[in-house]
Amino acid sequence: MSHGTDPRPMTARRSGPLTGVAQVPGDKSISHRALILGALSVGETRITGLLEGEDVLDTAKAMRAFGADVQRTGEGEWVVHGVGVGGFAEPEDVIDCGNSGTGVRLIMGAMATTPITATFTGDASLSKRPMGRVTDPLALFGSQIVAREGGRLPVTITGAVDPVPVRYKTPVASAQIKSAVLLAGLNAPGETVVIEAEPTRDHSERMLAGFGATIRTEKTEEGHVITLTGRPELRGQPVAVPRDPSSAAFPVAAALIVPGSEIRVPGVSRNPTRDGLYVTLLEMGADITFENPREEGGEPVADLLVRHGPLKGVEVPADRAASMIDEFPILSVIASFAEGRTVMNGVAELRVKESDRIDAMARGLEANGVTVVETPDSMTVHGAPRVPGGASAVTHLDHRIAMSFLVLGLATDQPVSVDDGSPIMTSFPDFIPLMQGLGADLG
Ligand SMILES: O=C(O)C1=C[C@@H](OP(=O)(O)O)[C@@H](O)[C@H](O)C1
Ligand SMILES: C=C(OP(=O)(O)O)C(=O)O
Repeated sequence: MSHGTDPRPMTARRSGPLTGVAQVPGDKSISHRALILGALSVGETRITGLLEGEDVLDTAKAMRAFGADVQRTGEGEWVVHGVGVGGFAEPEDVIDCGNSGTGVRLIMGAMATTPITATFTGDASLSKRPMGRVTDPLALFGSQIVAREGGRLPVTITGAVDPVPVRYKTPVASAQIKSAVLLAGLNAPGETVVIEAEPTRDHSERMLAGFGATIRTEKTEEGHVITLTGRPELRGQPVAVPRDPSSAAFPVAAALIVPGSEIRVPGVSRNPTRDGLYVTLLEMGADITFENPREEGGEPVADLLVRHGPLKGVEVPADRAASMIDEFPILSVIASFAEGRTVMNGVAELRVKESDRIDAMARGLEANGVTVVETPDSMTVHGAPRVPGGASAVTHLDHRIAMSFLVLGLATDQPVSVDDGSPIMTSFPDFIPLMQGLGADLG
């Protein structure tokens, strides 16, 4: 789905203490993968807690276009009857993945070793993002790819007739590249190997194993080596999607910066490959307790209790970046209220997300009275007890930029606006009512 044609300006104002329970939505990464693996399986995949944001709904639509039966049976409850590995049908129309990098890159991988042709497109944001990082390794399987200059969308892929397995070392830390190669490897005979220097989110590996694939991860001197045996029969599974730590970050941040706040955020995934923000916040002195740790749907989860309190700036090491890659915009907001400077290292990947997130955060924070210093791959925020606010931020079709500046405005002296809040629907459709329910003055 596309945004930008009907922008929705929004404003956040300084709020009283936030209190209550924030039931954040299902994990976006796991939701995409549940639909895609359900579609590549035989039998029934019953999903509960699916994120019904636009990114994931676009993936559901795409899975139908490739021949899977995908039905919504209740709130967050979906049933998929798949076509099996190698069973994708050729879609009759262009596949529009809207704003979703995960959707388009994983689906390209999932079809690249089946002899059908599909054309992928997306909105103005997605059409600027690099796809060569995925289409280059997919070509190694024997698929044929035509893209716009710079490897941009629209991209047309004709899947390999006789796919060969691939051994691929990812040039940047990216779970999307890793997952695209693994999904392509499903329909290649023999072992497909992905090597990553730094571990990235491991939802694909966990879920592939859960659906019956043979997959192993070893730590060697080359890095994390993931080996998948091709041509498994994937069998449909029940999938209970845990709540998204990347979405939880927004109410958590709001509670940390609005004086007097105390909130609970139940059932949030604590997968160590997604945990970097929470590790960082504890280092900053944040008052967060992880209660009732348990396992749900193959993922570690806990209930978060978050209280406002003093925070101090920290240096975030580059090797933590992958485990919190989507949380740097909101960390930069939290850092604006911390004592001293917060340095975020190794974050060049932020420049190729839904927007150039370093640039978007630096410009918007500066406009609201925060000092930010950027380099090509780092961002430093100078915190202060009071942040003036009073300006509008440009969101560039980026949900995380929109939500970050709306959280900022809950604790600034003057209101903070965003030019367009509509992209929030891609990942956190209930963001505004959920935040209002905690006592936040925004909308
Ligand atoms: O695999 C995934 O589900 C995701 C991987 C990350 O992207 P990269 O692989 O580009 O780092 C992340 O930014 C995105 O929101 C979700
Ligand atoms: C980068 C993100 O998503 P995607 O790459 O799927 O568009 C995100 O949700 O922050």
